[in-house]
Amino acid sequence: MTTPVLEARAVTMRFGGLTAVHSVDLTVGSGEIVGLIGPNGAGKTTFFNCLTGLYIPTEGTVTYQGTVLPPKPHLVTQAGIARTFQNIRLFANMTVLENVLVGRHTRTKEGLWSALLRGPGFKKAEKESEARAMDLLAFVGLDHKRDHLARNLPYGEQRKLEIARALASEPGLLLLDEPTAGMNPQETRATEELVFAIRDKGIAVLVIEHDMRFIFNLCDRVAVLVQGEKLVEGTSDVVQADERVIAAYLGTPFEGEPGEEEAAEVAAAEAAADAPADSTTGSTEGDSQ
Ligand SMILES: Nc1ncnc2c1ncn2[C@@H]1O[C@H](COP(=O)(O)OP(=O)(O)OP(=O)(O)O)[C@@H](O)[C@H]1O
Repeated sequence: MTTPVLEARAVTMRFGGLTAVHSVDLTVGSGEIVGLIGPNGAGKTTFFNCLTGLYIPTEGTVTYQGTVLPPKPHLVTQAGIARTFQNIRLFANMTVLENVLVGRHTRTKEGLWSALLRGPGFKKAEKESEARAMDLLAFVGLDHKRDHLARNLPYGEQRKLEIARALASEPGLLLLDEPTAGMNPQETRATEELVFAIRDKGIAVLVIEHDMRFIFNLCDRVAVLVQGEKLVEGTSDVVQADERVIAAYLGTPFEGEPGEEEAAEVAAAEAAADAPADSTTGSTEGDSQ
C-alpha cells in the first residue's frame, strides 16, 4: 500500500444496545480507490459518519495524514476530507455555481455566512473563487449549467454537482456514499470515469456502493462490512471469490431441493425442445380454440 492518508483504528459505534460498527480498522493510501460494501444495515454509512465527525465513535480513533481528527464535521473538512451523501444534500434554490462556491468556504477567509449573505469580503474573493468553481464544474461536465437552479437538474447531474461541491473544499480524501444510486448504466459508467479522474488528480477515494460491477471495476481494494464487522478486505478478485462474501449477499444456499428442482426444469425444457414439431403445432391449435 502507498503512504496512508486515512487510518481508522478499532472504530466502534453503539446506539444504545445496538452496535452498528464494531472495531473496524481501515486504511486508505494516497492515490488509492477503496470500496466499502456490505448488505443493507451493515454499518457502512455509520462508519462514514464516524470518519467525518458527524458521529463521535464510542471507541477507536480516526487519523488523517498522521493527525487524529477532531470529531467535528467542519474541522474534518478543513483537515482535508470531503464527502457526498446517500441522499443528495444540495442547496436546491441556489444555482449550480453558487452550490460550488459554498463548498469553497473552508478554503476562503470569508467563511460560510459571508458566502451565503454575499458580504463585502465575499465579493472581493468572489472572482478567484468563481474561476476555481468553474474549473470544477467543467471537470464534472456541468459548466454549461452554471446558472441553473440545483433543483432543476436531472438526478444524475445533481450527483455530479455534489461531487463538484465536495471537491471545492480541496480535499486529499473524498468519501462517496452511493454515488451511482438511481443512475442509469451510462451515468454509472460516466461516474466511474469521473472517480478515476479524481484519483488521477491525487485525491484518494473511499466509496460505498451497492453496484458490485461499479465497485469491482473501480477499486484497488474492497472492504466488506457485515453486521458492523469487517468480514474481508482485499483486491476485487479476492473479495469476489470469497465464499463468506457470497454467503453474506446471497444467503447460505439450501442443500438438495432447489438444485433438484432446477435440474427437473432444465430436463423438461430440453424435452419440450426435442419434441416433434407436429405435436407442438397440435398443442398450439388446441390452446387457441
Ligand atoms: N442514528 C442512529 N440511531 C440508531 N440506530 C442507527 C442510527 N444510524 C444507524 N443506525 C442503525 O445502525 C445500523 C447500520 O446502519 P447504516 O445506515 O450504517 O447501514 P448501511 O450499511 O449504511 O445500510 P444501507 O446500505 O442500507 O445504507 C442499522 O441497524 C441502523 O438502523
